[in-house]
Amino acid sequence: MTQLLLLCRSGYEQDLSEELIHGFALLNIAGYPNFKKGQAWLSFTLVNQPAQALEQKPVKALLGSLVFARQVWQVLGEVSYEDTQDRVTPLLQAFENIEPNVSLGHDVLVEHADSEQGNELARFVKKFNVPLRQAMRAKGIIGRRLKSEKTVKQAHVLFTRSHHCIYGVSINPVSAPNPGGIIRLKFPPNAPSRSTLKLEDAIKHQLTEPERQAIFTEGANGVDLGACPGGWTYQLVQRGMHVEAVDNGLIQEALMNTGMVAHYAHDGFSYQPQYGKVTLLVCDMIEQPDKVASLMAKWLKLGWTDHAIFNLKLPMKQRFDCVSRCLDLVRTELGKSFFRYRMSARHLYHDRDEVTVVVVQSDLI
Ligand SMILES: C[S@@+](CC[C@H](N)C(=O)[O-])C[C@H]1O[C@@H](n2cnc3c(N)ncnc32)[C@H](O)[C@@H]1O
Repeated sequence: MTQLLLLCRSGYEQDLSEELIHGFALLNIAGYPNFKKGQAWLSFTLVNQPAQALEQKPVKALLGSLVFARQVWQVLGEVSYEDTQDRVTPLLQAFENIEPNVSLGHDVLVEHADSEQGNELARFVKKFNVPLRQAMRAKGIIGRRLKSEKTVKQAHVLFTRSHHCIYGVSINPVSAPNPGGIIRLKFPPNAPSRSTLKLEDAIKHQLTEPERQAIFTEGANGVDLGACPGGWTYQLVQRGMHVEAVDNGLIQEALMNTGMVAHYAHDGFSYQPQYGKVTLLVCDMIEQPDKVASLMAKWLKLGWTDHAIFNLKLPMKQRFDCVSRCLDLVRTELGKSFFRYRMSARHLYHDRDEVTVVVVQSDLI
């Protein structure tokens, strides 16, 4: 039996479970989750599957495209401490006893869940990583990483409580190299709203470098639907875009003073781009997700935009169903077009009850 460990936003364990059950069922793999609501992590057992199943391309593709997971790795075991004076030795023993054919790579990452209980362990976890890494290196359990190596294969340890941890190994290349799969961003001091971090997160982590270079070129333009007070527009302006900012509210004065923004107090559902088309459409309107998804598909299909980044605000219940329905809607609509595209949807660290979707026209990259 093979087991996965996944981290997510607290309260989203059920949504991630449904996503996993559904995704693995399509691959004819049965599995079941185990979690407590709010703990921000879950384990998922693949029934009658050897660990080699995790090397299969469709399995990696599924794990790499999960919307609600921030982190995923393979579980090798767990340690319960009677004595918390020395937490290193029992872990060394555990890692020394794993199957000889499992390579732990070059590093070890100690993590905690992003829950109230998990965050209480944050300071300890950060401190503990260094002595554990040193001890594992000294014992030859993990090797030294050569500068030329790009691999992110590493050992993982998740402390669930101060006296209990789960340990395992990353699945290349889907496991996040950073703790908890979280990438913290610094709030830009003059940005108009904290929402700005959602788009920065998406631009930095859902777009590839070639995609960023192709989208944010000199003279590129964008439309921001539901723009006020301007956090998303700010991100586009920072990258040299001229922006049509659409919203009935007010855009931050400093942003207007850049001369890069034209404000249109208009309904986002009936707005059309001023000059026929733009490079990038972004949308953060608090509106029904199905309506937003079909609006995005319409802009892409009509050629009003080359690419789109948008948020889908999630309902209280059946959030996985909602996301699946919206993504299917976009796929169906774009399936009627002639261009190739790449779509990714993520529940980013800076997202709350919403997911961020990126649609990039591959032919233009
Ligand atoms: C979450 S806020 C956007 C925050 C913005 N992205 C930022 O970073 O500052 C949602 C905005 O959507 C706007 N909105 C909602 N429905 C809209 C619609 N149908 N047309 C235009 N704007 C709309 C609201 O007025 C509100 O300002």
